[in-house]
Amino acid sequence: MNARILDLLRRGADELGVDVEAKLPQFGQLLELLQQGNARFNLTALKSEEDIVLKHFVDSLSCLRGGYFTASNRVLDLGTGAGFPTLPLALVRPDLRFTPVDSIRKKIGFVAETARALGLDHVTPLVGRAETLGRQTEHRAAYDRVVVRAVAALPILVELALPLLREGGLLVAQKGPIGEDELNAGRRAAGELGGRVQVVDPFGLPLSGDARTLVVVEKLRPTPEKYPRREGVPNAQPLFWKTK
Ligand SMILES: C[S@@+](CC[C@H](N)C(=O)[O-])C[C@H]1O[C@@H](n2cnc3c(N)ncnc32)[C@H](O)[C@@H]1O
Repeated sequence: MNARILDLLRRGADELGVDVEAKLPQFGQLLELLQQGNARFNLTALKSEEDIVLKHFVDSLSCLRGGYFTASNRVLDLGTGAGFPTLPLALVRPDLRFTPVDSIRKKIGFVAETARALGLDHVTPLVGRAETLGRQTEHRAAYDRVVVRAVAALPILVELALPLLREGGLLVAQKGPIGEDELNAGRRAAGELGGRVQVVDPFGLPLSGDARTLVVVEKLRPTPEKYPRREGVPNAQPLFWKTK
């Protein structure tokens, strides 16, 4: 990573109150591994160093806004893709235990290789669909936090995530700007699944100012047995949400 890109990462993280200083070499290594991964197979649409640092690394670190993660939390990253937000979060939060999940084996293969190369022993990648994991005793109600970035509309996320959370656990969803309709559907879905939307926190990403919203949903009661519905149904027929 050249000095200008390093400085972007440092300033972006600084604005979020996250100290990356000791981890700069590992962030540099992560950047190289992503670029190599992109050359092998199309892992992420972002190719320039500046875009990767601002729109993947700093953007992922923004999930720490508000301080919703506490030491030793088991954190499931739903739809991690090439490892976001897990990999940047795991670099700065060795006190958390991460399970990045994706239905695409190739992506999880990359996340596992990268976590190994970076020495991130507290990251345990898993191939699977959230609908299926949410019905397995090993995973249902097993996590303290579900974190998610850029996967689906809020009512879909709520159906996929709440079954995986223990009571008192939190879904921390990092989204772009969110409209009233989506938010209302998300609130109703949360009620149906045993939770409640506790926080809606709009903010601008450091340096770029891009609009983001952190939505936090708390699980208050056990999720009814009928949820999540079978694979693909939460997306095809989102709860309380009319797709066009
Ligand atoms: C747009 S990508 C976002 C990846 C990453 N979170 C990021 O911010 O760069 C969405 C990812 O979610 C995965 N995904 C979508 N629905 C899923 C589900 N029900 N279970 C597991 N993975 C899912 C897809 O395979 C895809 O890799």
